[in-house]
Amino acid sequence: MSISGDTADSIVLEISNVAHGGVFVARHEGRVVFVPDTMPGETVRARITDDSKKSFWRAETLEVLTPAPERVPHIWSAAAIDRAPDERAGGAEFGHIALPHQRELKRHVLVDALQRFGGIERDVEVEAAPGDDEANGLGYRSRVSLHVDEEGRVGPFAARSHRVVPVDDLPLATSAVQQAAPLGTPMPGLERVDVIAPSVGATRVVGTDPDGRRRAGEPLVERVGTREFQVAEEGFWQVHRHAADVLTRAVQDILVDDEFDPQAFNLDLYGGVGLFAAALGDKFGRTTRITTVESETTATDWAAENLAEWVGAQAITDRVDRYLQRLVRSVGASERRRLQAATIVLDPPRSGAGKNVVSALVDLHPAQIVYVACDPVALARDLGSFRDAGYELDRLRAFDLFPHTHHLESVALLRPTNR
Ligand SMILES: C[S@@+](CC[C@H](N)C(=O)[O-])C[C@H]1O[C@@H](n2cnc3c(N)ncnc32)[C@H](O)[C@@H]1O
Repeated sequence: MSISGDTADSIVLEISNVAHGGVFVARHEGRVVFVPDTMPGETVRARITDDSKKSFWRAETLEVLTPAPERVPHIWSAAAIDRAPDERAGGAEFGHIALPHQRELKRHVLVDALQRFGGIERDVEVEAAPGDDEANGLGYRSRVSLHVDEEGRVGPFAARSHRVVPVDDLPLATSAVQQAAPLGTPMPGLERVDVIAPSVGATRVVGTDPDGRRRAGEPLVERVGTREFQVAEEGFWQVHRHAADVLTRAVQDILVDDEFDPQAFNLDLYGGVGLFAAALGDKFGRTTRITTVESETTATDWAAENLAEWVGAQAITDRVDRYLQRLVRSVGASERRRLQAATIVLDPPRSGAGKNVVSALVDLHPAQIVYVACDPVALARDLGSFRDAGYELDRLRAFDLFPHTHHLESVALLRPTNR
């Protein structure tokens, strides 16, 4: 709500809640206002930055008048509240909140999303990745994308903008990424610089020009446990240095072993270079049959290599929705029985799987579905669609694989209600 202290160009707001996306909620004259750089329980002086919508406004925090007990000095001076709002670096929007409380806020966002978008009542603990508590959630990013402005200056974008902010450090990055990042070195002629420290081999610094051209690099090698994966330099790999390991074990542990049939038509959808196909293959043995489906040809090519030891593994380049619709239309009776016995893992991008994919999956009637999600709202919406079609949320875990940001990873097990 607005309280006394408003001036011509600023208002005083009491922050009541956290919203999805790294912003917080206040009310002003009955309207919702989304505000960054604060947290529930605080009173802040803020400036309205967007009043174009009827239902909500956006504001920026100018000053914290009453801090919450969980406020800490920001882990990144480049993003701290003492900088002008448009000079604050983006990418660490929870960095002013004590780490355990960040997880509590993420828990709240997930529980609330499940209830509002999925009609599901479920509590969940947000688990830390190994080593993060000891390091106060710093030094975990094995890859960072920096931007380059027209003057060649390299840095992150300012929060909610496409303006480069020069910075002296990258506290969320691993020490290898920090050492290699060309901070302070002009890079004229480039648009982006990716700094990647794979778990095997040297750190790479890869520039991309404004036409999207970059030099063709050797594939990266990433190790998960004792297994090595090859990944294209520009391809998808989990960001947190322990994320692939944490999610591999989460997928292996969440499914119901007795329901897993190695000979079934098992699927790893949105499979990248085959991380979760390998997780199932490692758990259930060399005879495991599994197909990965992925839209990027290069990723599929590496998936085929990475999964070569399983004779029953196949890597297909296709869009998941098209692939599933084809399966629904055209499989014969014996393949349909193998699909009904299948375990299906899906790990869609931020937008989620969507209604068409959910409905095709339900049509195939698999024994169990493991859903790995990086967006709580998309997950909740898809879980609601699954529930309406006869697949209930069974187990749910959540992981804090992006400390000091609002991001959250979840792993859910779905099982049919009428089996
Ligand atoms: C979140 S990543 C997961 C990759 C892999 N499971 C992993 O953990 O390494 C999502 C993957 O889905 C792919 N993708 C995005 N949209 C897709 C679609 N409609 N059909 C198939 N793959 C898609 C992306 O290229 C990306 O590799």
